[in-house]
Amino acid sequence: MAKHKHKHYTSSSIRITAVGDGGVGKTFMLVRYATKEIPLGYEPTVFDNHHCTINYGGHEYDAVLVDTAGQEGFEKLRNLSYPNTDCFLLCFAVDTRDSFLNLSYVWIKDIRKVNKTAKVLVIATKSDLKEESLEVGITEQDVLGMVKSIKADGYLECSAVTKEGIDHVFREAVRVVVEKPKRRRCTVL
Ligand SMILES: Nc1nc2c(ncn2[C@@H]2O[C@H](COP(=O)(O)OP(=O)(O)OP(=O)(O)O)[C@@H](O)[C@H]2O)c(=O)[nH]1
Repeated sequence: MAKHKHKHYTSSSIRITAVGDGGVGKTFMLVRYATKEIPLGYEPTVFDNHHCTINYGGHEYDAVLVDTAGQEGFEKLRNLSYPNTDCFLLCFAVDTRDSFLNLSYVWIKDIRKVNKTAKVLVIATKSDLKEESLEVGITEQDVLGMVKSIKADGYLECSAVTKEGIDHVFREAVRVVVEKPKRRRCTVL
């Protein structure tokens, strides 16, 4: 397989893995990016690994998009996906407070047990429902505080329904993997 060479990064493909509570929209986000279609019904299980190329900075990078199942009982399956991941997309839905809280309580710990070095982007999914995030008590200050406390490499919002922000999520995932950070600090995007 052709190798990418970009500044500080050389690899055969970039593995991007979505994690977060069941129902936050991980599968929808991945399917929307990979196929440009909005998936129809609720998909409780996982989307097959999807191989694609992502353009960043004038280079084409091979990437593998990996879905995980957020429900309890799928721990073993999730742990298989974690070790080779280059960038985790830690997803919460803007209309579900528990999914937001669980990024700190559950998901960052879950991935760091297995993978201490991968990049982490916090993704607020279902951004078309953003008005509801205030009703459920998730403020921008809360989100930025959490992003900092879990030492994430960035924060983005997207909607699989409107497609807003979807392409940006995957470009940023490549960027944080291939670009060497100038300083060791959290970047809020
Ligand atoms: N309004 C809105 N609803 C969405 C969006 N993305 C997903 N949904 C809804 O959320 C439901 C769950 O989405 P999934 O993508 O299956 O969630 P998941 O995180 O993969 O769930 P698990 O597979 O259980 O871990 C879908 O059936 C959609 O109805 C979005 O961007 N906006």
